[in-house]
Amino acid sequence: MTTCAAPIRAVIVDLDGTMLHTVPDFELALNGMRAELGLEPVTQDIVTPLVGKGSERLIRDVLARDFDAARIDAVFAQAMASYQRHYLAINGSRTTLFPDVIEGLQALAAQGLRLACVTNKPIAFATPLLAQKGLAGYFEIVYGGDSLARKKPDPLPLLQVCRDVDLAPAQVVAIGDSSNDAEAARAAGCRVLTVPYGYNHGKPVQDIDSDGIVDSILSAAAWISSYNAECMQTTHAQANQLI
Ligand SMILES: O=C(O)COP(=O)(O)O
Ligand SMILES: [Mg+2]
Repeated sequence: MTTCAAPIRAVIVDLDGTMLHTVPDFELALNGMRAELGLEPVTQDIVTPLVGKGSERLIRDVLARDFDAARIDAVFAQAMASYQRHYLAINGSRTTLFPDVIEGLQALAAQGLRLACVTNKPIAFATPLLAQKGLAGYFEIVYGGDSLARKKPDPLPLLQVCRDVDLAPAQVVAIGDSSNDAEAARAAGCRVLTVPYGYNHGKPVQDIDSDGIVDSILSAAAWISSYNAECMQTTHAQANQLI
């Protein structure tokens, strides 16, 4: 357990690869776009490591399998419009919840923690998806990849949440599946926990600079509970030394 800096009071939860297994939706929407461009479909194995850095990057990466940079620039606007149309049409239809997500969010809320969702997914995709999967009610704040001037791994969205809830970054923990989430959290000065079942750009989660790997959001809730209990003990011990 990481030494306590300050009790955790708020949690920022990532969406794709952390709460929801969205790769099947990405596959469907990207292949709809590729078909319109006359390209062969790609498989989920190809799509999975490309998820997590927002739509622009995803489209460029998936087109880079067939097109050079100049060709990608030439078709980009058409590709993006096509992808968005396909994604909005199928959003959530093949997406599933990872185990213990609802139980984990309930456990976090039961600890009195304030909850925000920060995703690189465009907000027009994220909002209906959270509602459709029964997750929207848990979050008082939701930021998508296009909600603010910069997205993860930039710390800006996490720092904005800290300001929104009026807490210091050390009182906030981010839970995510990728180095993108951890880099943003470290740069913001937040704690960070990593779930091992997500996407992480095809790299091992053990390589992520994180305060801990937790099996699920429910395990993250247990981690925060012990962290805060240890924090209370340290504060009491320090207070007793002063007496
Ligand atoms: O890149 C995306 O579309 C989503 O990524 P995230 O929810 O893991 O931030
Ligand atoms: Mg993610």
